[in-house]
Amino acid sequence: MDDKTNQEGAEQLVIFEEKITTVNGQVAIKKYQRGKFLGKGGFAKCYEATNLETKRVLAAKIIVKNSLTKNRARQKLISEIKIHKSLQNTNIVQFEHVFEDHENVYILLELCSNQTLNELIKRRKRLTEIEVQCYVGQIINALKYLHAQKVIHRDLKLGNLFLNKSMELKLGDFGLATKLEFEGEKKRTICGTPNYIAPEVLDGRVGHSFEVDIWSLGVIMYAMLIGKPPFETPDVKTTYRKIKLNQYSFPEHVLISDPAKSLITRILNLDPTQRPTLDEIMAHPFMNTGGTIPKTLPLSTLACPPSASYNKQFQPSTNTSNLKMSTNVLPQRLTETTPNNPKNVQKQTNGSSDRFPLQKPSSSGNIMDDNFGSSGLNNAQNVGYGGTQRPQSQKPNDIRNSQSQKTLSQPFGGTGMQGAQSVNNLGVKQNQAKSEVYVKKWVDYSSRYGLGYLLSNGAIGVFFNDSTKIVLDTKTFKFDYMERKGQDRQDICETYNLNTYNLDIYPQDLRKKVTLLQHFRDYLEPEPQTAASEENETKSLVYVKKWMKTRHAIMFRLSNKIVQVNFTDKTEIILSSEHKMVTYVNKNGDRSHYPLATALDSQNTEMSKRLKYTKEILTHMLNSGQNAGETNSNSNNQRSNPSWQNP
Ligand SMILES: Nc1ncnc2c1ncn2[C@@H]1O[C@H](COP(=O)(O)OP(=O)(O)OP(=O)(O)O)[C@@H](O)[C@H]1O
Repeated sequence: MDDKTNQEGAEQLVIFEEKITTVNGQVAIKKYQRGKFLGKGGFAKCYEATNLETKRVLAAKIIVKNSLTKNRARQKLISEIKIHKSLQNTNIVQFEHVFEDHENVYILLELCSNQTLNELIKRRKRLTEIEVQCYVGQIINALKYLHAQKVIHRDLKLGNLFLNKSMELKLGDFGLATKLEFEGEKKRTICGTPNYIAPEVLDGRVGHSFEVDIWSLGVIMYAMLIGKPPFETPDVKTTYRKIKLNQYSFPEHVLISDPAKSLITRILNLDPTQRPTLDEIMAHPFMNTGGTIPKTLPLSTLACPPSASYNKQFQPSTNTSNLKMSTNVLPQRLTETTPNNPKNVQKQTNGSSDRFPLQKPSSSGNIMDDNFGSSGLNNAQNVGYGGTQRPQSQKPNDIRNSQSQKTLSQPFGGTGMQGAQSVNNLGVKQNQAKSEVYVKKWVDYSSRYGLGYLLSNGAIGVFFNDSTKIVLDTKTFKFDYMERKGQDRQDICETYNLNTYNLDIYPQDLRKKVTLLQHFRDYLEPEPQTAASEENETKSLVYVKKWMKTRHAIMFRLSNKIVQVNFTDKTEIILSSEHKMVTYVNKNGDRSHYPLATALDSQNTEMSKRLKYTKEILTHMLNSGQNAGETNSNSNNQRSNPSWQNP
């Protein structure tokens, strides 16, 4: 390196050269002018460097060869170069070139002139949620690519997340990265940066894999929102102890949203197999907001938070046609910072995951034939998920949810006397039937825990395999827990406030159930609820008292005396014994309301067939000595029940 200094010793002009010997023995020289000092790492000093021929400005990481005397240090650098060189992704610092002279090794990289998220957090203290969503989205993009290449970064931290001049996030520093040689390989080297290191790395016996990057992402998220990493202490040993015990908390003085806390808590799980996958993180309500996420942030955010008017453009639209789609078509949109570009909408599909819950919705194969009762019924295995699920070919507007459901205006099948009944009275009943709470979405995870469901009023509930029930009001964050007690085995209800971060306040047997409730909630993704009214505060919550499944349908009995049957072809029957009304939802999601007395004889053969089937199930239950809708809800029993025939 040709280092010319002036009399004061200040750097004036430093040129470094790459000598390239061509095949015919000629030597070509590429010259770079060293520029601004960018920073210093364990081995390297980093400067801006201008290619004097092309005038392109890059970052040059310069490593003095004398610092590489130990074989281990040399091997580490070789591995870093080998891995980094092989990568190419928008959110990864681009490796440009490497060469050496007698003194140094020069690694030329894409220049990231806006420093790292470490400097940003130091300057700003902490970031707003929209900024965190934007950065997390980009980190996940980098990690998805990296993990697909079988590379684990192993040193994810704020200081390795760079920002280029356009504010794009770039993951850098592959000094600790490793490439897996075979599927399922576990690494045992203890490495990483203390605050960000995953517990399984510290416990070197078990080995570690891709999940260590997910853990570090959780630490990064926390640090961005709170201003410091969750396990930070003045000494490393204490930090390690806290990591191993998963000892951290959310300080009360920093306001962060419930979804943000929930996602961090899910990620910072000591058990790597229980951490969400990258796809699951993207599908989590914190990332899947129903609104849009900026693709990059304005330069002004280097100094101060984005303005309220800036944030507003990314908030969920109140237009019902923009409401959330079904869970397998995520409405996750990454938008350019110039948000007047509604075309830039990117739909992402939920990656297949074998994590929680195991049973994913299926968009085909469970639609019954038009000819109800024909062979199509045998494809009904996936009835465990329903409610809002629609075939993928349908437009989002066709996806049924409470806002978009259509009510037909010719609901009364009968004529004559029934038709002449007091129309007002029917109208009132119809309205009452319309406002009844029903099951909107569910997931059958009874192979392990129970049935989770989302009600039309936004509440989330779980019917556990031990027949206890829990239901959470997502407006007030109060939940009811029902246990059968006493000789008459009646449900006894206790009401609690939801506190995810201190489960110790609950009785022992409730702790795991509260955690499971959160998992079901994350999965079922209720719409954000408006502030609680006093009425909601005091009323006991509607919940699923019983449920059962046949090959053709799933049936719920709710505490508001509703019996709901959802058929595998997406039709639904909702019986309200209180209002003596039947609601029928056809395959297109159209809802019609009928007085119970006339519904069975209705001209609507599709409906009356299904109603008869519903009656048969209820009769069967009564004949077998059980009350309507009070069959044992254990799914194994249901599956082994051979008596259910096609209606
Ligand atoms: N592509 C880049 N663009 C701009 N600045 C960079 C770039 N890469 C590195 N730097 C700066 O150089 C500093 C040192 O780089 P780096 O951390 O990669 O070196 P290192 O010796 O590998 O460090 P570590 O000890 O963390 O492994 C960084 O902290 C950052 O300030």
